[in-house]
Amino acid sequence: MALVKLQTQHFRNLSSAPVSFSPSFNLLYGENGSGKTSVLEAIAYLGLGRSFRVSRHQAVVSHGEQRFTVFGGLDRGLDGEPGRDRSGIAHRVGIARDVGQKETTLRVDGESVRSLSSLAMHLPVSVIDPGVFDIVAGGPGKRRQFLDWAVFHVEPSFAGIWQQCQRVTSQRNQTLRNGRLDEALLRVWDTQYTGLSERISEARQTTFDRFKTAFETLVREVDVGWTQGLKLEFYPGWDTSQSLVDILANHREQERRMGHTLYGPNRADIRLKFQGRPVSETFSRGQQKTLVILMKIAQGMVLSGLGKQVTFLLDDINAELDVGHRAMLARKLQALRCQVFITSIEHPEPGVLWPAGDAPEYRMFHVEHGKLTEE
Ligand SMILES: Nc1ncnc2c1ncn2[C@@H]1O[C@H](COP(=O)(O)OP(=O)(O)OP(=O)(O)O)[C@@H](O)[C@H]1O
Repeated sequence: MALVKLQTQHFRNLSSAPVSFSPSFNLLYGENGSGKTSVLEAIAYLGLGRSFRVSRHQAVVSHGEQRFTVFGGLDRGLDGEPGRDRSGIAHRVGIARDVGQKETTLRVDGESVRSLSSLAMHLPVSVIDPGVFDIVAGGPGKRRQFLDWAVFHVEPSFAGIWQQCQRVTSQRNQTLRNGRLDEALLRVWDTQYTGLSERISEARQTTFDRFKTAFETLVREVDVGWTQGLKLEFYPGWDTSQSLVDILANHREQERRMGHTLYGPNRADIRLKFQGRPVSETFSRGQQKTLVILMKIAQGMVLSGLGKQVTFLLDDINAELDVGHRAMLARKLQALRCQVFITSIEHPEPGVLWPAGDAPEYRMFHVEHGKLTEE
């Protein structure tokens, strides 16, 4: 499904006028501070339940307001094609946040829903912005987030298991921090914790395998040369040659001293190595960026293989990627029939991204003082 209608209220500097988008490409341009990123952030709220730029909801509510809302209209998706009408709205989704009351309201097709996953499953949103390169350059947390996004869209029940595991981990940590260790209680938490950890790990491994296959196919197609010797490996967060129960039992003292759980899904990672060494140490910045872009496309391939359309938000990538990489990205996303939003300061030149006569359907918008005008 693609986001074909957007309306916001009290969201940063955005005007509350409804806007219609293309289910294919949308090119947004405007001066610094005009509101381009704010549009993408509003879309991110529908697909991720949060901004990709700031962690506090407070930061996106228009100055002087208490509550923002974002409504979206989704079309019928790729199944609606070919020949069938894609213009109609199949689902209506909405999110509102009252920052005074600290209350979030979620709606799908007019009904209130409680869990964010019920909203997010309708619109898989993938962000490529200057911060995305931390997937390779940063710590394991960024890579877990990257993998879990795909796991959730492959297997939506993952969100519930993950939340349960977070709760049990926190209770287990409290027990570890208690002055006198309650071994019997800890064993109860261990049983629950290891069961959930194994389920999380299986789901991650299944999605990772799909991702790796897609990545290898992509790398053969684009033939960037330096990918020979590149190895992607899923690390579940513990040494699987031993059972997690045994590992926990053998590291009681260490975990008690640290006061928290040291083995399990919160330590998982996608290990990226080139000739046996971490790519963050060996690849140039340019190579790291290309790698991240290829990983993002491969994720799109996984979802599109399951008949799901991904909405890609490309914020300010002109500064990060050269023309060749931008064109490669645009052509691959076109081939996957993703929905794409691209922001830029300069007036976009579609001829730079696509060869003459090969451009996808696109709509172009000028953003000024939070208002979008279609050209
Ligand atoms: N909570 C808020 N309420 C109202 N306006 C805000 C709020 N937060 C930020 N703004 C303003 O919204 C405007 C749009 O910001 P945004 O980041 O979307 O611009 P942009 O077009 O992406 O700019 P750039 O090209 O510099 O990245 C800015 O002028 C900013 O100061």
